[in-house]
This record gives sequence, C-alpha cells and structure tokens, in this order.
Amino acid sequence: MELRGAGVSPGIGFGPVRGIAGAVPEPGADDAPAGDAEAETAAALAALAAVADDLEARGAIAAEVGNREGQDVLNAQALMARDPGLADGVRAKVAEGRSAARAVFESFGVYREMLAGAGEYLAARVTDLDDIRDRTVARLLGLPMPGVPESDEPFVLVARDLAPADTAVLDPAKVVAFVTEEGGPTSHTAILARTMGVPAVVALPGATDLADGTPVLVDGGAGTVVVDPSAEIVREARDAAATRSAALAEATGPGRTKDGHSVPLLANIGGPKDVPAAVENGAEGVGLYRTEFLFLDRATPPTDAEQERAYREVLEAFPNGRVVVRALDAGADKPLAFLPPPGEEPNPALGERGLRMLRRHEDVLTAQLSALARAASGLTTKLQVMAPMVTDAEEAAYFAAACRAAGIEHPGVMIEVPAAALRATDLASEVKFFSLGTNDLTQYTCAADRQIGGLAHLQDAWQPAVLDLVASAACAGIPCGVCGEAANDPALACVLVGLGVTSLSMSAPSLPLVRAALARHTLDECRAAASAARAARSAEAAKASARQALPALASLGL
Ligand SMILES: C=C(OP(=O)(O)O)C(=O)O
Ligand SMILES: [Mg+2]
Repeated sequence: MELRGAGVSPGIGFGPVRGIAGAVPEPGADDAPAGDAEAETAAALAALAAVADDLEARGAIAAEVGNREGQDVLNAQALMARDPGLADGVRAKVAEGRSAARAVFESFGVYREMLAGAGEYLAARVTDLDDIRDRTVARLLGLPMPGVPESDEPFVLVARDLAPADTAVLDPAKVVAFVTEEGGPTSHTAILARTMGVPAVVALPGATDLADGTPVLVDGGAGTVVVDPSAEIVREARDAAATRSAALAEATGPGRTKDGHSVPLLANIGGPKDVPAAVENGAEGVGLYRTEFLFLDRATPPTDAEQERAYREVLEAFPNGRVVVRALDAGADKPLAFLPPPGEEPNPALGERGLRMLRRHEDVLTAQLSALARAASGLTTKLQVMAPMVTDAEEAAYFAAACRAAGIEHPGVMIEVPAAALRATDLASEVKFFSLGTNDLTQYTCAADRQIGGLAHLQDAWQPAVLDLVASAACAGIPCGVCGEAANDPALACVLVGLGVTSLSMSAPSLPLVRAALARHTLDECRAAASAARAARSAEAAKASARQALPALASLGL
C-alpha cells in the first residue's frame, strides 16, 4: 500500500514505525494499591529513580549530538525527579492508602500548583514537571513512554506533528525518516527535517494510524510512504538514491550556472550546532541565521554574553564569507514565552510578530544588535543583519537606523509580506539588501496558513503570483537573495535565478543538489524557465513548463 503526503525533505528512509505515544491517563483516585504500603512506596520511588536515570542518559545522548541546551533541560528534569521533598510527598500519600501511580500523580500536583502560581519563569517549568510525572506514571502502569520513543534500532518517527521540544533529543542516527499527519512544506517540522538531513513526508492523512513496528519506506522527495514494501522495492529505492549521491559528489565549488554566472550558495542555520553540516556541504556562508532558537523554550532572553558567544561562533566559521543574521522573529509560528502578544490574537500570523514585536520591545532589539556588532568586531566575516516581517519603507528605515546606531553597516530586510514585494523599490532605498522569505511570502500571497497541512497545495512557491512578487523584489536594484524553503527545490532554484535573485540560502543537505542543478544550466536557460513558469496559470503548470526549459534536471534523477 502506498500513502501520499507532501515530500518536504528528500531522501529514502526505511524502518519500522515508532509513534509518539499519546497522553498518559490520570490514575484513578480509588485505584487499589497493588501491594502493601512499603512495596507501593518502593515501586513509586524506584520508578522516579528510573525516570531520572533515563533523563540523564538521554541528556548524554543530546550532548553527543551537539545539543548542550537539550542536555541542560534534561538534567534539570532529572534533578526534579530526584527531589527528596517529592519522595516524602509520595510516602505520605501511599500511607493514606493511594496506589503508587496515584501517589506520584498527587505529589506532583502539589508542586505543580506551587510552580504555576510562582511567577512567569517558574510557571514555564510546569510542562517539564508534567513530563516527569507522566513518565513516572507510565512506568508504574506499564504504558508506553510519552514523547519521542526510545529504540535501540533505527526507526521512522510518526507523529501528528513535531514540537521543537519533542525533537531536542532526537538522535539523527536513530531516526531514518519523519512522517507527520499535519504540517505543511514550510512548517518547522519540515525545516527541522531538512536541517537534520532526515527524509520527511508531512500532511499525510491517517499517518498516526500506522501501527508501531510496521515497516515503511519513506521517499521524502516524492512524498510517498510505502507500507510493508517488498525487499526488491527497498533495494531499487536505495540504488536510485545512491546513483543520485554519486552525481552530486561531482558538483563542487562556489555556486554558478553552466556559463559561469555566480550565485552564492549559503546555508540556513539555527545556531552554531548547524555550522559543521553547512561547511561540509560547501556553504559559502550563512544566508539565514534563525536566532529565535537561542531564545526558544526559556522564560528570559539569553544574556548579552550568551548571545555574543553564539553569534561569534558562527561568524568565525566563515572568515571569507558572509553571515546574514535575522533579528528575532518572535510570534505566530515561533511563540516565545517571554514575548507574548499584547492580547488575544485570532490570527497570529497576521498579528504582532517579527519587526512589529521588536518595535514593541525595543530593548530586546537593541541588545541583540549590540551583541551582533560586538561579535563581529575584529573579524573578516561580512556581517549582514535583516529584519523579519517588514511591510513598508518606514519600517525598513526604522530597522536600518537601529542597525546604524549599533554600528552594523549592512542592514537588510526580509521580503515576506506581499506589500513589501510590490513596493520593493521604496524599501530598496532604505537598506542594502533583501532576502526573500518565500515561506511567509507564499502564506500571505495565497492566504494559506503555513501550519495547516490541508492547505499544502496553496503553500507552494511555484504559484505564479508568488513568482511575480519574487520578480518585483529582485529587480528593485539591490542584491536580493532567497532564504525561504523555495531555494531547496533544484528546479525552482534555477527559476529564482532566472527571475534575478542573486544568492540562494537553504538547509545544508540541499546544497549539493541545487549546486549541481545550477551547474548544468545556463543563465539563459534559467531565464527561459522563469518566463515559462510566470506564463503558467497554476503552480502545477508552472512547475511542468519550467522543467521543460531545464533539460538537464533529468540527468540528476529529478
Ligand atoms: C525564511 C523564512 O522565515 P521563517 O520560515 O523562519 O518564517 C520565510 O518565511 O520564508
Ligand atoms: Mg518568515
């Protein structure tokens, strides 16, 4: 049986399904204890100790894969599980006649209330506490562990959607593919999958009905999931992937078309931990440093020193290149605990986010820009800083002034609001460069929330209307890159270059294929593909006619 969703991260993954387990039920208040009070207490304390051990072991794994923040979070959780006050609470509840699981549940309840009422910082830790409680109760009741499953063998992770917290401890060596029921091509599950180089299919209806252990073959390029495939199908898929890798290994060096037109190929990163993959894949610099990962899952902003360190680490990795850092893009699909929207927002994507949020919290913007300026001082790397969610020239001028005040010489703006693309020449007189955020630009052009899987067909940067807006921004007279997910698609990358885009930034694993696709086509062929795509009347037709104008794609198995 073959299921079809949206392929968002190319590659082949084969393995048994492991689902993210659902919620752990509350143990009944009247559940009878299984043994006497002593045995029941011993069982509860042993479960707490086992959960703490397990959290520490997962922390060590997170550290091994370079995720030190993940390790800190898990170690802090282990400490909570080992809290002597918690153990006393469990003893007292068991003495009152509760079962081990119920005693654990109620003892956590006392802490939960204390934390929830103790101010913003501690309230944010309630989720961590609930996670430890659920893990302990699951262990006592013999239920599957909540969250990302543990497995000794590689597996295909299946979930409704993946939250950043679910993925903090993912070991890329264990997860051979992601399949999710929700999430569009530009959702953060998709972005994460591409960053990790893990094949992924999203927006697959019924994905969570796949039983644990079912073998599946995931094709993250085609968007298909073959359930229980024959050995021959798996072998063929792996052979095709190997042929493609061999073709890719041939394309090296800076990005350029067949006739030598230079198109710098840059990487999208979320922090210093993504730099090695960018370098390995030949990135000529960073085209989008998403700084919100530094601010995520914490109740206060990172300190000035912490920010400076994270920025400098990235800048130092590209002494001859450029690093384009995006100022904090909080709000909508990237909510931050310490920067909540000012009120209820029925449409968060149209609310206070990006530069709008930074203007409300100018101290956060100023601190970030100063940390960036300090991080770059004395280095040869070219630091460029851009603002997210900019609508008009006044906003662009505001951001450029803030950069200048901090000593940053190359301010730019993201073009992700249709108004900004339509009036690109107004904005171009205020800043030094543009970077097209095609994820949001597509969301806003097609009025299709990027977080809704059912609208995947409209979240397609091949939509001719999106291509028109790209062309409008690209001819405004200043350098104009693309850092949205559109740049990951080799055919679309050629079209973007044909539209006048001057650099492309993408997830590191996509660089070789895009480099190879550009190297096999001339600038004129890219221009012809761009014209053909803009002349089409649907995304599908645009893609089909562009492909006809890009004959060498077939030699890359595309
Ligand atoms: C690159 C973009 O930003 P993000 O995906 O982080 O919103 C975009 O919108 O295209
Ligand atoms: Mg965006």
